[in-house]
Amino acid sequence: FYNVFFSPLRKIPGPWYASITGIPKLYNAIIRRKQSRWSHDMHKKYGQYVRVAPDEVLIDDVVAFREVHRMGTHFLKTKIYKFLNPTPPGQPPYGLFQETDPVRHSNVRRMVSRGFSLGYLRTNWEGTVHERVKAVVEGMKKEAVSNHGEVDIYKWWPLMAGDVISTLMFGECPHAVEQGLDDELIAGYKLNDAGNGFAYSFPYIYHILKWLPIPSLKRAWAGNPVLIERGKRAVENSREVSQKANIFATVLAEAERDDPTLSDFEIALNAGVLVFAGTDTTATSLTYLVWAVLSNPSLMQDLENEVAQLQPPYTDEKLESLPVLNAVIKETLRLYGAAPAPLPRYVPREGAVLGGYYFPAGTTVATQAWTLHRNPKVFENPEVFDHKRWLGGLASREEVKASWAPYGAGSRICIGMHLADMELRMATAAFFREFRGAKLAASTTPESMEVDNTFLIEPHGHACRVVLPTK
Ligand code: HEM
Repeated sequence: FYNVFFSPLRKIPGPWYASITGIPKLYNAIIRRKQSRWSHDMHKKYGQYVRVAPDEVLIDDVVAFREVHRMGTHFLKTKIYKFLNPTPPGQPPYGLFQETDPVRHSNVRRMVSRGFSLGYLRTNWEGTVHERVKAVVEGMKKEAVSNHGEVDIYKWWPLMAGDVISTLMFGECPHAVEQGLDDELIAGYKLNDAGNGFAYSFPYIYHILKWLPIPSLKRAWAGNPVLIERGKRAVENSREVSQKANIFATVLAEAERDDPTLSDFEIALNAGVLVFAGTDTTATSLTYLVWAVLSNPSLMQDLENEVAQLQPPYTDEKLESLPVLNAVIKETLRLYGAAPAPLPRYVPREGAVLGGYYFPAGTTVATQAWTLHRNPKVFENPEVFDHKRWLGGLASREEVKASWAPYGAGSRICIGMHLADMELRMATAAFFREFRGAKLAASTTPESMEVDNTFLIEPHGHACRVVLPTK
């Protein structure tokens, strides 16, 4: 009754049901897996501010976006993040991505970010990225020879990205490129996601069911013990000064001078969380990049010519100077950044005024990169993949900088963005050097590549087959 007639949010446009229920929003996000597209359509229909649930508003306003996501913001991640943790539903400690408390978050972030600066990555891990990119190209080549040239790049890129981030986290490479993914770990992720997602969506039912002695339910709500167990290798290798030293060795060495430090459990937990955050993200954007380039023959030729000029061994720094390569990456992140969905935040205790509307404390507000990146006033013909838009001075225009958010923004911006960029540069260069004249397979169509998403995007057809030259 309050939500329909008295809430200050009643003044915000939106579908008629929004003051009563958020079920249509959940249906479009979770069942139809069209979260970003649906939210974007809501903006087209109702404007920059749209109420989509009794206590939730979508925002397409760059001023509000910058306010909500600035450094030191009081708009904190909502509790849904805690349910994406590999511990039992809602149970601390939380990983870097999931922590909602700003003080605890910034303590861990300060330590871990030492391992993710571009300079540090280039000095210590560029060789690993090079080597894994080489391995994945070899793997694709071999499969192409035995399969009439056809390979599924959507299957291959996660193997590479998973090997890279696991090596950084654990100090050891799992060699997924050579051996395939760790099925036990994937099953662990899925069960944890399903169990915690259910607990979040139906808390009352969860609090009753969790007391029942049903082994399958107990397993679903046990967090992700496989991941925590694997994470222990990260703890062991963080004590190593030898070849097996990982990013946490740096973090801990530095942390000894500061206080506080990371507990063993937090290292194991964060190692797992970062592997999870750093695998499908980079891999999916890379998949869309290759698809977009192969869909455009003249772009493909320009890119192939540019990377063919490279003299091996070339560095990541050298790749950063290639205009077409970097324009293609920018355009991919604009349209196919892996995490373009609404990022939910709570309005702080003091309430807030955004876009002239008053928001009471506790309202969920969410901005999404999908919509910020498709603003026709900032990006002409926004739905068209046109790398040339980046070849002039577009990236330095103020309105572009303000709307640019493939990696989020402010204090919760992606910690792995330099690593992701490096992998995108190296993998793209290697692919288009090795596989000149690659084509899309007949099964790869605009329909099969249509973007589905709840949080991370994926192609509707769960595959992206290409035909590689085999001579
Ligand atoms: C193209 C690749 C990637 C994209 C598009 C991407 C995107 C994002 C976005 C949008 C966020 C903000 C989420 C939010 O505010 O709710 C984020 C956070 C995060 N990302 Fe990435 N990411 C990518 C690659 C990676 C990699 C390689 C790693 C591994 C290190 C990583 C680790 C994280 C972590 C740990 C956070 C949480 C940071 C914090 O809250 O302090 N991501 N990412």
